[in-house]
Amino acid sequence: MKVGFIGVGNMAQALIKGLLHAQAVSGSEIFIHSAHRANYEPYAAKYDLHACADNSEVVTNSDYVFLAVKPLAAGPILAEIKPALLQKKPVVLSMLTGVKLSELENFVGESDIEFLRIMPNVNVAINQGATALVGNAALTKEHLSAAQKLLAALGQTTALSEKDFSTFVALAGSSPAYVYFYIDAMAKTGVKYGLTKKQAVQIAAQAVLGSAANVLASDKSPQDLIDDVCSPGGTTISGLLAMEEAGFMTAVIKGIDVTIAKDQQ
Ligand SMILES: NC(=O)C1=CN([C@@H]2O[C@H](COP(=O)(O)OP(=O)(O)OC[C@H]3O[C@@H](n4cnc5c(N)ncnc54)[C@H](O)[C@@H]3O)[C@@H](O)[C@H]2O)C=CC1
Ligand SMILES: O=C(O)[C@@H]1CCC=N1
Repeated sequence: MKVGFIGVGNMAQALIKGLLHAQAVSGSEIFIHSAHRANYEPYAAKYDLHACADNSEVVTNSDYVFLAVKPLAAGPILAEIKPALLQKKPVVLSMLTGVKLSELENFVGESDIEFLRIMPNVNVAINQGATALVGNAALTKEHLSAAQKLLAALGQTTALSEKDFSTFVALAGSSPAYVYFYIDAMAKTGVKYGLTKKQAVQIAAQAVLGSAANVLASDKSPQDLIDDVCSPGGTTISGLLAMEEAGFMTAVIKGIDVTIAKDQQ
């Protein structure tokens, strides 16, 4: 399977790393182009990928093309690659926040281009990602299944209605940053009490990793799991109530609300 990337920034590099690690595709099957030759050419050389001279060359060589640029670049780039798209007819996987399938179709102006809207997160780099997907009417079952298999090599996949994409952006696309924020806040506090930053980050990250695994493995709700940790009259309930007094839940909900609203702007 030949896979292309238009844009080779943080998200594309996370996807490429995960795909290579899972051996879902080899370097010789990946074609890339982005805005800065000085960046993408050494990157391609490092991982044995094909560095293409322009975006159309990516399309011409690929069966599945990831659109991995900023959302505002979608229109001009789809206009630029339209002739190559109409000739080669690859499946286009768009990870652009806030850009609907109907908008992608309108940018090209042809209804038979197969689009798959996806929302991955950076954890695909270690094959622990969460990726939502929804296809347009033109996308064949066979191509949807092949794309889903490719994305499944990168972690969990979820078929999702487009109306829920903004919520998924907040809970999975953006949330790694929020979780890192929480880990960093815990680690800073560890440093305040004398741990080195390295020790504190490792302790906090392992606690988050184990807790997330416990949530996924358990039949209990997160609230029931909280109760299991809070010994009567103990340390945890005191800390928990102090966090709540400082507005922990309100802060999280506000952050998620604003993320969703931004995606819908
Ligand atoms: N960073 C993340 O965790 C996630 C990002 N996304 C989406 O992925 C997309 C890319 O995001 P990032 O990788 O974070 O951005 P980035 O800024 O790191 O990468 C953007 C890439 O696009 C390239 N580019 C700009 N103009 C171009 C053009 N005309 N032709 C070809 N390449 C061009 C840039 O050179 C750069 O390589 C965005 O639409 C974002 O919403 C989705 C989920 C998670
Ligand atoms: O911040 C952003 O807009 C992108 C989308 C999800 C994660 N990063």
